[in-house]
Amino acid sequence: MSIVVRNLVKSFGETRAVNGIDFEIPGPRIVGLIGPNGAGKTTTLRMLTTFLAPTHGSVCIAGFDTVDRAQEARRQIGYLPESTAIYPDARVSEFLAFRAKLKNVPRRSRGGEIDRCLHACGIVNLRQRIIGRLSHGQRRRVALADALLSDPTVLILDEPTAGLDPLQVRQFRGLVAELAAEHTVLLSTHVLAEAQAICGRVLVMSQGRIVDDVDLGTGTEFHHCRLEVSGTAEVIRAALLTIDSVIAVEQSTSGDHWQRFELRCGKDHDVRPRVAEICVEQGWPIRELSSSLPELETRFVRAVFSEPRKAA
Ligand SMILES: Nc1ncnc2c1ncn2[C@@H]1O[C@H](COP(=O)(O)OP(=O)(O)OP(=O)(O)O)[C@@H](O)[C@H]1O
Repeated sequence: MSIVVRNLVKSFGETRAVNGIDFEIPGPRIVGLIGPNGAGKTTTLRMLTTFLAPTHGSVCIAGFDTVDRAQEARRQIGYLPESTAIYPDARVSEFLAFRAKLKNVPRRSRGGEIDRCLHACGIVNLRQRIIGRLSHGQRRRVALADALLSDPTVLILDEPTAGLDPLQVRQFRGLVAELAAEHTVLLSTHVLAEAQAICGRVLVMSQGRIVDDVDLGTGTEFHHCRLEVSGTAEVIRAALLTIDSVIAVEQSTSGDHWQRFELRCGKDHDVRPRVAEICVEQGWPIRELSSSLPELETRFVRAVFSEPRKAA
């Protein structure tokens, strides 16, 4: 088992940042931790990486308790914090050599290990560059190379793509997906599309608790479609349900005369042409008809907003 978390609690004075969470991650795959601001994601990751001691409960990383066997646990973890303070005046190679030494990579294998991590992160060409003169995206890759030193079992990435441009985001996601072949990756993100794109499973946090645990599998079990249309909700719903491959129709919001529907359809069935046909036949104006990623979004909104709000 790569990560086992049991009844984990962290209090800061009166604030219960993490309020009794449990989960297990058995082996290599990407698991996302999502939740609104202040949900407790960073605090959870900081406990997992041994930077914070739990108030109650326990974390085991690759079989090592993060309190009783903190050093061994730490060796199994590569951590990419949300903001990385890496030495701006150092060259990439100097920085990684320093970090490898701190991580007790034996002197004779240090060069090879640094090469491996530079290669894995696609930054062999940056080896002699001064860190302070790199772009934000390049610096994130250097920080990821640091996290990979000494080949940890578990990679913990806090908002790994924050501040990257769209191209860098794509490249970084690709890189993380490759790393997940051999590492257990737990990453926090605010971006649902990111979780949907690369995670096999997503833990939804709200107010210090895990309020949903979504197995996205291959993400291809269902096809989803979003429709915003004007007309009588019940009539539209009934018409949509007559389409063969439509499994479920959910009315997610309705404002003025516009009705919004999420359709869940059988795998490989794009129902948009048939939906458009029906709307045209019935004379229902369409404002949106798109292929969507609602499963996670709908579950996220439902899980987070069905939580009772704390009194202010
Ligand atoms: N060192 C600290 N001292 C006091 N309160 C803290 C501390 N660290 C976090 N908190 C509080 O714990 C709660 C959870 O914070 P945390 O940073 O874990 O949330 P988050 O989900 O990572 O949020 P964000 O998405 O905004 O980064 C917040 O209410 C925060 O104010």
